[in-house]
Amino acid sequence: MYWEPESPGRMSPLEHALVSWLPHRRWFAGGGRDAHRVEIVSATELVTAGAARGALVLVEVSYPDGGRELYQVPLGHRTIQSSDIGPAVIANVPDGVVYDATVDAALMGSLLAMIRGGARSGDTAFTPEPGAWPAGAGPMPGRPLGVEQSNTSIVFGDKAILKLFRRLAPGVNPELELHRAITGARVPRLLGAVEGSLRGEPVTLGVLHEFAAGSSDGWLMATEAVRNLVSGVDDGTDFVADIELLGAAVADVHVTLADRLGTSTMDAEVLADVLSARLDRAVAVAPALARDADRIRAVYRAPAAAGEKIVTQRVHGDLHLGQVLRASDGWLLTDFEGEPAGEDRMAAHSPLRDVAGMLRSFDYAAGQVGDAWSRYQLERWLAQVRLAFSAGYGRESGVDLARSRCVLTAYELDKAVYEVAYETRNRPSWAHIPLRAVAAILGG
Ligand SMILES: Nc1ncnc2c1ncn2[C@@H]1O[C@H](COP(=O)(O)OP(=O)(O)O)[C@@H](O)[C@H]1O
Ligand SMILES: O=P(O)(O)O[C@H]1O[C@H](CO)[C@@H](O[C@H]2O[C@H](CO)[C@@H](O)[C@H](O)[C@H]2O)[C@H](O)[C@H]1O
Repeated sequence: MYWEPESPGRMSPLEHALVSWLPHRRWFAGGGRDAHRVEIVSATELVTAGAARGALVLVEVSYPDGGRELYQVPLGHRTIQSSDIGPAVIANVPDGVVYDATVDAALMGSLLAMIRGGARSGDTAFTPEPGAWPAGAGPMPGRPLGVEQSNTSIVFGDKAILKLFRRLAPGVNPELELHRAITGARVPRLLGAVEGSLRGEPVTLGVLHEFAAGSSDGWLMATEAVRNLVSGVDDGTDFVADIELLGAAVADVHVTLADRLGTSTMDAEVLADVLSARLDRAVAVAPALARDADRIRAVYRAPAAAGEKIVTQRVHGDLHLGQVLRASDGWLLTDFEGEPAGEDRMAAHSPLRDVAGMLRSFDYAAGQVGDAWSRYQLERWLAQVRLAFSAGYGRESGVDLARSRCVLTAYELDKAVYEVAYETRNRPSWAHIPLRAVAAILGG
């Protein structure tokens, strides 16, 4: 088949086609660089579905500056092109087309069946979680979720959602590792996984979760609450009550992570160094931060100066309102991969890092609105939201966030600095939101 790896050397026509196709994908990281070479390094065949053949294909992308990245590109092949795969076609080949298989409902159904059945193909294991799938459940076609994502998620009926990781890093993805550890906490139930191996190292290709049907995502809820507040539709108190429950859900996940994976301590000097190194990376992307760098570092050093001991554990690492779902029976936390760039993804941190992420997210939701009267109203609302979140967090964990002000502020500032770099790279017209937060923290 066209996706079989060949000995490295000249690129095949399919590899050439991937060089042009990859940079236009939302999930392609690349850092603004164009791929100059693509090499197919492995291909795991899927069970054939109807007229199509498919495979989970791993490719190595090389850049002119010598950088390399690994990606997963599930591919399908059909002899006849049909309308459902039109925009997903990657290459015309002598006997048909090769396309992005994530749009192929039947091939995705066959991938699900392989997970449910515990299939194995070469080095790739398709693993159901024990007890997750009753025997005899019928076939289920899958459709892409269709939202802007760093990865690609496929939904099966209203039952399951499979996240296929796009950019791959060696090792077990924290999304899988942490979900396996915290079954029962406020996270969607884990139903299975696809795990491969690459050059002798494990690599997680996909995770399958229970689909939270009818849930809404926290970002949509918060931005709607902000709109309703400023247009006078309501006073925002219902949302504030919901945020108390969100605080409790985040605390529940933290307590479970600490119970199951343990805690440790970190010297506050080390925290200052870790955050300063992140600042250096952010300044390289967003030079506007440079003029405040000394004052920012002073905030990072404040916990050490105050003699704080920092308790660390595994945390979410990139918690924001877009990562939480309000389901009928409460909030669920999703996407435990950490920050997209993968910086210190595996490191333990204070759980205050996640708290800070969420507090920053409330500020982002309020930051959508600009005029002076609305800002006044929103500042008051933000104070209530922060208080409600802290109350819920404290109720569930016993941690009084008011006593951790100094460390929490350092993490909030770190998150705002990260966001300035993130927005500069991805959405420059949003950069004013975190820049205003940096100024407010430094001035406050
Ligand atoms: N278990 C689930 N049930 C319903 N929707 C989900 C579930 N898990 C994730 N989602 C939705 O899928 C989308 C992408 O998920 P996410 O884990 O953030 O992917 P990515 O890593 O690509 O950013 C989000 O909009 C999220 O709300
Ligand atoms: O969801 P991802 O893991 O891809 O997270 C990245 O993208 C987020 C934006 O989608 C970014 O979040 C920032 O913008 C959000 C609003 O769109 C806001 O709620 C967050 O508070 C803010 O940090 C996240 O930082 C980035 O890692």
